[in-house]
Amino acid sequence: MDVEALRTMHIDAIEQEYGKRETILYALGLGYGSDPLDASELPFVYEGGLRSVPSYVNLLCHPGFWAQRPEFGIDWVKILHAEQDFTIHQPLPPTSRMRGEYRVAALEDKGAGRGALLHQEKALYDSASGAHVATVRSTLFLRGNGGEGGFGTPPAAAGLLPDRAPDRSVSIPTLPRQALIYRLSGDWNPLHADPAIAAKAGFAAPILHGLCTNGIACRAVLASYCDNDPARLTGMFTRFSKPVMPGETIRIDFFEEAAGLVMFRAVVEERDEIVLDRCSARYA
Ligand SMILES: CCCCCCC[C@@H](O)CC(=O)SCCNC(=O)CCNC(=O)[C@H](O)C(C)(C)COP(=O)(O)OP(=O)(O)OC[C@H]1O[C@@H](n2cnc3c(N)ncnc32)[C@H](O)[C@@H]1OP(=O)(O)O
Repeated sequence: MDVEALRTMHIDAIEQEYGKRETILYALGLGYGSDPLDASELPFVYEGGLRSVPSYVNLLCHPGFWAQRPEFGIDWVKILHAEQDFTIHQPLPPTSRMRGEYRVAALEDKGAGRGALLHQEKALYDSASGAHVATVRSTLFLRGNGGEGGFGTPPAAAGLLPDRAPDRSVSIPTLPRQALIYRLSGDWNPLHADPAIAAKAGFAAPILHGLCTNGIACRAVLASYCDNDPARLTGMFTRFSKPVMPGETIRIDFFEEAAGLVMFRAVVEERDEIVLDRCSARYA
């Protein structure tokens, strides 16, 4: 891996316009609309009073799967999404044009054979007003690298969940084709679609995007703590601890820690395995 190329990497600001089609497609990728009689979530998939799921900031103005580019020497097939954090400064409009300023913030070397963590940051601005809409931090686990050095200061590790029964749980099923719908919103990594690439990465089948699970968690937070009003969600952190397979049911366990702060984990019900851990959401 060329650590110096990563440290000095520059990506020009990215402009992205999105309309009702993109906003609705993203929500469909998270499974919204699965109950035609449930009017509470309809505004996320219907143009009458359309609302944006706040976690869409994760995808907007993203430079794409650049880690595949050969000049960085990253073993890209082995990349897994490790953490995702977003802070909303202004509610995300259901249609708009955004500008994203993106940088690689740090490379955390775990040692030869143990991998490396690549920390990225994106600032999202409304193109017309210049208002700062969101700050997004994203960490990739480079399983096929490590022992080659690092740079920058990684973010502090997230705290453990309380050791007690959850205050509330919500189960959300996914479809076997969930990843194939979700990828249309912008993450074209073949790991989530092509069985041959999934096998090279060590999986029996294509796995679900981390950011799809993240968006499903966001959906559960909105329904459980924000009355499905996206303007009330101010931030969310997730750590991806195990892969999710499309078609599995994700149960989100919530721990109410303080006014406006809920911690949570996600468990795949079929395997009773924790797939998101040490997570938190902030809301007003
Ligand atoms: C829009 C365009 C977007 C572009 C993005 C493109 C990428 C996406 O397409 C890719 C995906 O979505 S992949 C799907 C989602 N992610 C996953 O499924 C990963 C799930 N996690 C794992 O499998 C393991 O945690 C695993 C494998 C990550 C680590 O497990 P282990 O190897 O067993 O690690 P372990 O021995 O437990 O710990 C080693 C050190 O690493 C730290 N660590 C572990 N998991 C971490 C995580 N998830 N985040 C941050 N740090 C983590 C441990 O703390 C430990 O550190 P230390 O040695 O310092 O104590």
